[in-house]
Amino acid sequence: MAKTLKLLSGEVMPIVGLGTWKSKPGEVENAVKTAIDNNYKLIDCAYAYGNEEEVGRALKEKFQSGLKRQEVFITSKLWNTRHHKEDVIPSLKESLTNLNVDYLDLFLIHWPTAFKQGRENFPKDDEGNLIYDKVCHLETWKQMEECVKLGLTKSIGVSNFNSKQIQNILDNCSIKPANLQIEIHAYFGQKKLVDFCHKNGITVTAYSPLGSPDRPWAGTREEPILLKDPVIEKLGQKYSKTPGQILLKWLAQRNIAVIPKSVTPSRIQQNLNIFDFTISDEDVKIIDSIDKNYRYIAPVVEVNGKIEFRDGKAPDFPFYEEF
Ligand SMILES: NC(=O)C1=CN([C@@H]2O[C@H](COP(=O)(O)OP(=O)(O)OC[C@H]3O[C@@H](n4cnc5c(N)ncnc54)[C@H](OP(=O)(O)O)[C@@H]3O)[C@@H](O)[C@H]2O)C=CC1
Ligand SMILES: CC(=O)C(C)=O
Repeated sequence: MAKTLKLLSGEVMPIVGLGTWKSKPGEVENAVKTAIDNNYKLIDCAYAYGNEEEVGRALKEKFQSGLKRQEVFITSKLWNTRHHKEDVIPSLKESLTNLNVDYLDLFLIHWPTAFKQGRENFPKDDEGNLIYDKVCHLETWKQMEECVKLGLTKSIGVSNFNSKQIQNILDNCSIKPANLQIEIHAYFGQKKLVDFCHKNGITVTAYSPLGSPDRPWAGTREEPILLKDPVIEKLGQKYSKTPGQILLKWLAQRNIAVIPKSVTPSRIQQNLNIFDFTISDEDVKIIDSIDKNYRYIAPVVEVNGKIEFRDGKAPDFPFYEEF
């Protein structure tokens, strides 16, 4: 099985990387160092995670002790408050400073929805409601393209966009998106959106591939626990692998990159150790069959007894389309 994906930009992206959302400042530096020591070649970051500086400290130390910049693939993301054209390049430059590098490998628009412009990551009105904005995706994308032309990033892409939003960019761009980062795991296989991307030459990265058990709102309502699914546990025993490794391998075998987050050295090691076995076609089908079309990363609220997306009325909200 390939350990890398070829991007439309001509660049090569590792198929396994380290996620950094929720990794606390005191922990993320060690997590990144442990990952690099264990041969990770991809670190997934975002301005909004608030920990890029600590990731940058780990990278700086590793560069000083011999790691070459081209040996590590670094992704970061443009936050929702920075979609206006004048904000895109400065925002990328801010991430470069934080991360102690002079270019990114991949820069993604984090979400299709824009928030009110400014330094507040989650701008809210007096009643505590998020303040949205409407910025044309093509305005933002043009500046993403400028980032490539200026050598600030090798590749560009999007995250959390649906197929219609991606098609709009494809129809109006000079540089196509190289990657889509979305939630995908065995309870939320996203087959149609993955097929759409692959047909268009766009590589796909699965976020929350383990079901994001430490998502901030976990436990606020009853939700299925992916890592404890009996089918996955049983296959773990069959292949002498952990449930996490089965979940990651199932994705990688579909040519989908995975970015599991961990700050635990033993898990960081085990999450990369998925290249010495193959899940049989029969077992792949068994994993396919546990799909529940279940999203973990879209907090919901109950309105008049009905479950709705919390941000469902936001402009450009992506998740009402079929895919
Ligand atoms: N573009 C976007 O909008 C989004 C991007 N992302 C990106 O994707 C990354 C991964 O997604 P995330 O939501 O963090 O969730 P994951 O599915 O990666 O789950 C992370 C959790 O699983 C635990 N864990 C890690 N490895 C194992 C293992 N082998 N066995 C059991 N438990 C394990 C971690 O614990 P511990 O750390 O304690 O070891 C942590 O609690 C993010 O960190 C971020 O980089 C995520 C969400 C949205
Ligand atoms: C983790 C993340 O990237 C979110 C929720 O946007």
